[in-house]
Amino acid sequence: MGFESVMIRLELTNGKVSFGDVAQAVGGCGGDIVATDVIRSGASSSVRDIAVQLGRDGYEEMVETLRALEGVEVVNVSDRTFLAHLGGKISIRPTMQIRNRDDLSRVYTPGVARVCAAIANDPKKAYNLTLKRNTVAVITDGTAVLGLGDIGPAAAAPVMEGKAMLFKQLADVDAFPICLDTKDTEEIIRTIKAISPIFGGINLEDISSPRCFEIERRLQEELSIPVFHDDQHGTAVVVVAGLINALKVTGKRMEDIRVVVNGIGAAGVSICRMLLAAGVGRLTPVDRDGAIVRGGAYDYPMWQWLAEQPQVGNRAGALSEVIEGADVFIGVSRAGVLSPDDVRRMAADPIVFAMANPEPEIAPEAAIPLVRVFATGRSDYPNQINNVLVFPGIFRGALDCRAGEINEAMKLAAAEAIANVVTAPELNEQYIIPSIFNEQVVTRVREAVVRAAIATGVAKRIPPDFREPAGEKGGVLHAAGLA
Ligand SMILES: NC(=O)C1=CN([C@@H]2O[C@H](COP(=O)(O)OP(=O)(O)OC[C@H]3O[C@@H](n4cnc5c(N)ncnc54)[C@H](O)[C@@H]3O)[C@@H](O)[C@H]2O)C=CC1
Ligand SMILES: CC(=O)C(=O)O
Ligand SMILES: [Mg+2]
Repeated sequence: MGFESVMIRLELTNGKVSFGDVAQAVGGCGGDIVATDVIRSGASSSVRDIAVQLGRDGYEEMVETLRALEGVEVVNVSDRTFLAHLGGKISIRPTMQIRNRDDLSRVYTPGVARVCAAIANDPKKAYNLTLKRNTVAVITDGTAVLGLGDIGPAAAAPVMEGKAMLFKQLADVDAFPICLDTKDTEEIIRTIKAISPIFGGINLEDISSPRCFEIERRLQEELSIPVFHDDQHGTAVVVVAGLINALKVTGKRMEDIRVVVNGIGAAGVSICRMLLAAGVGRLTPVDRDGAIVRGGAYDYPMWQWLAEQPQVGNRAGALSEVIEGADVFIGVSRAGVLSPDDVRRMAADPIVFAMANPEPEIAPEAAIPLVRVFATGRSDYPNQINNVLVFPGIFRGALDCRAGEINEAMKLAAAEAIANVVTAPELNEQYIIPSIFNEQVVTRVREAVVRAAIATGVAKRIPPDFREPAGEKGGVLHAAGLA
């Protein structure tokens, strides 16, 4: 499904195998040798690196073919993705050099003591005198990492580092990955509270449901900085943005459509809530035991809440049954659970957002010929619906206006801002959602979020570009009593 590029180090026994044999074997597996380097050339053997490009996933078969050649030893295989992770993906740098004792006495003791005392006297000064104002913790317990599941805190780190990279590159937010070695709800809450003083915001990530709901709720109640579980709300925001534009393409209206959401975990619950807030007329939430129905009794409070909503249908059944006649499928569950036959039985002009990572609910090649609009969470197909469109801008805005929380109005404003980046002449089936490299995304999300925070009274600071000229009345600041 993808495109892989690998570096392979081979030891070739002289007289038994030639480089031509190697090239032929690679070509036979569909690979191209795009570069080669002789590392060592000896009397009995030589060591070479070959860089191979493969027009598909799965270089393992090619490596096995090389291993089976007589006289070939595969010393090492490193794909470019692994190379990109060597030593981690972020580091911390000082904002100034310490060049002499004078500098030293200012940034460290004795000078630093006066700064500490100033913060002790007025804790708000931490925002000006430490990294707090621009720093977010990206925190996981490693229990719902992408669609890989409970792989533990150490294995979750590459995703958290990736998010930290995106925060910095896209929104100039300093983010630090924190992987907790506990799954205990109370211990997670206690730990996050204890480390929170240095951070301006908390991005919870890849914490499985239902624990994630309680963890987020309690932290929101007990901390005065924004706490945002990205898998819930970032995902819901980007889904609503994508749906607004997909409906423009198909000419359907929110109130008329029936949406099937498959996977009622962290992402699914929040998507359902936001779809209802956005005016979706009929909703069919589905988890592994089938549809959640109106009037049903469920153990999870969030599922029970859904069962009490008038827009939720009362038709029970497995996904393959309830998908019949649906206008929209939104998958935040796991790979391969939606079949082409399921898609064929949807209503006319079906919209399918198959968002499980790293593999979607249905392969793009199978779905695209059958649907009007198709999107995945991946970057290698058109219409990438991924929360990376949301979290950088939403935190940039929240930090800039020092919002105490990220509320519903801020999320809805972010969704509308993302949808509006795609202009009417640009909008089509292949382009319902802007690319993460579209520079307008973070700017427009930030602006929408700051405005919504001011209007709803959660902003504790007005960023300079939102300050109105003296004497001007009737603006958003006056309306919010902040001017
Ligand atoms: N594209 C994007 O931006 C995002 C994608 N995701 C993806 O969504 C998926 C779920 O993520 P989370 O909600 O964080 O995990 P989660 O673990 O909180 O929820 C997953 C839910 O899917 C359900 N499920 C499992 N197999 C199912 C099946 N065959 N049919 C229906 N439901 C099934 C589980 O019971 C659970 O309720 C993952 O693959 C993740 O990568 C999550 C967040 C953002
Ligand atoms: C994108 C993301 O947050 C996830 O798949 O978990
Ligand atoms: Mg995630």
